[in-house]
Amino acid sequence: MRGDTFVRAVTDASFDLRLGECLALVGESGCGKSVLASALLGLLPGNAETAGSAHLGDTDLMTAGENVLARSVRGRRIGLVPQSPAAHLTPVRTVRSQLEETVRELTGPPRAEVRAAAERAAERAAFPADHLDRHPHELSGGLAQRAATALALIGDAPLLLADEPTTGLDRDLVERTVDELKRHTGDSRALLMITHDLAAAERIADRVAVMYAGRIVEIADAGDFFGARGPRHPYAGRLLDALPEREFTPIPGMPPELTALPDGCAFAARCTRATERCDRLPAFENSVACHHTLEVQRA
Ligand SMILES: Nc1ncnc2c1ncn2[C@@H]1O[C@H](COP(=O)(O)OP(=O)(O)OP(=O)(O)O)[C@@H](O)[C@H]1O
Ligand code: NI
Repeated sequence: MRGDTFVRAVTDASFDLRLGECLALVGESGCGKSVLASALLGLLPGNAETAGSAHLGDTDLMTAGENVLARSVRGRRIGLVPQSPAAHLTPVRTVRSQLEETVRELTGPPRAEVRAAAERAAERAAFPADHLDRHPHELSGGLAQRAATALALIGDAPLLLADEPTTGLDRDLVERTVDELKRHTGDSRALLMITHDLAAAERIADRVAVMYAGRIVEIADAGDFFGARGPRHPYAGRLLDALPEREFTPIPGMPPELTALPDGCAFAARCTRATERCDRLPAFENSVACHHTLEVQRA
């Protein structure tokens, strides 16, 4: 997508998401998580190419026109917590006025109720009431994050797409924020949470999707993934082992450049289980793409 170089940022990603469900999408920086989110929202740069389908109810997001996406999808049917909230807030207007405008646009309540609805959204995202009259540049990263979360909650969209919603937050606020996202999801909405924070994923996710070098390599039930059964893809296993509260062993090596992906398994070069079979790309079968999945540790 950049200049003359073709970057295969996301390949063959396939997953579903049910109402009432939270799917956490995890993986190292640069693996394609945000590109996937942008593709769903029609927010990729103009020179990007996409193929495939993404059904939200009876709308195919991949073929829907920009007017449909702008008018009825973004904000209304998909609420977005963007990865760089500061860039999405309007610099010249206070947080209150942006919240109120979004309330008016998306929910159209009687004029007298707009202010209270904006304050309620702020409160749900733990955005302090005494900062509502500030401008974005007067906010810390964590506060801008919370303002963006408040904006995303307003439309009551059936799908919430949260791209790193806890960046810059202390642990207790991380927990409060993800708990609120989960509560908001309830039985009638779905949440796709992109995160580096596996502890936050463990806290609220029903399922986990692990991405590596542009591909989803494993989708697992969160209880299995974080519990006794453990991940099945060696990369996912190493991600968990890298956590401070587990082995704290970093994954050696670096992910491959997306402009120079190998023909076979992209993780093979870093994988202790790799054999010559890994020169062939493993198919995504039974929710995992690996020729040598980790043994199930529990009978
Ligand atoms: N506009 C763009 N033009 C060219 N390449 C891009 C563009 N946007 C993203 N990429 C490339 O696509 C790849 C995936 O990027 P993406 O932002 O989706 O990663 P990510 O998994 O969200 O990482 P992070 O965890 O750091 O947010 C990266 O290699 C990036 O360089
Ligand atoms: Ni990202």
